[in-house]
Amino acid sequence: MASRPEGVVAAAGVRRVFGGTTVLDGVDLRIEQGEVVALLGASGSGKSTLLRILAGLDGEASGEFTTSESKAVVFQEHRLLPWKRVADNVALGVRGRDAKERAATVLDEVGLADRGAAWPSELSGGQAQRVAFARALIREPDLLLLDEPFGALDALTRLRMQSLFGRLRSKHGFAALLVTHDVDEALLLSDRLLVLDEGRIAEEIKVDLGHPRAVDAPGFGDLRRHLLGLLHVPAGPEEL
Ligand SMILES: Nc1ncnc2c1ncn2[C@@H]1O[C@H](COP(=O)(O)OP(=O)(O)OP(=O)(O)O)[C@@H](O)[C@H]1O
Repeated sequence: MASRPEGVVAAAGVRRVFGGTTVLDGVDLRIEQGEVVALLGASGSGKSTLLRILAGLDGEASGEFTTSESKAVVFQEHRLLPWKRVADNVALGVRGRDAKERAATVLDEVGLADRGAAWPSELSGGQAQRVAFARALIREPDLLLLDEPFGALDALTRLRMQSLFGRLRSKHGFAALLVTHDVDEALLLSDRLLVLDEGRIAEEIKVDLGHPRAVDAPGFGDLRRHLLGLLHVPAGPEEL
């Protein structure tokens, strides 16, 4: 096993082949306690595949990897059970007499203190995603594995959720692997950024911009241009 003294993820030489096609071809990755790492890469580069492997949802990968036992996953879709009320979705599988109280606390933290009795179908997309975060946080995980968690939201809701993520992070101190297509989101939320290409981590960039940060922080634009270049995306309309 890859050694993981104090880190929450240690992976070395992770490989995954689907029907003769090599999607991951020797991924090395380490995430420290409390560190937020964004994973970028072209569509089909294997980001979700890597996240699923680390989440323990894919038993077919080879290589060495170990993660903290205390982890939770949030996907692009909320995956709430439609027949359970919001608070019961959050408390699902949590044992102990204080489960209800803890569900109320985390719902309050995500700004939904008054929606515990609602059904998932009564929530907006953004609210449902807030519940998905509450459900992840109720167990106080060391590690969040996030697969485009804001990807299905409209632009304004997305900005609000990014800011909520920052607040939750300062309060709970979790580490996270954040799969995203959004370069600004990666730069706003992460301490370090990885670019997956041809089955490997092709680039690693430290994001030394401080917290909280905004898109007009000094240095943001330079990093953004650098990253768009790596991803072969034009930085603006003049380059199209
Ligand atoms: N269960 C599967 N069976 C066969 N091929 C798969 C399976 N899961 C993923 N793949 C293939 O692996 C490659 C990587 O997929 P993956 O979803 O990990 O990419 P991604 O970088 O997350 O893409 P996107 O950004 O579009 O979500 C794709 O070519 C995909 O078709």
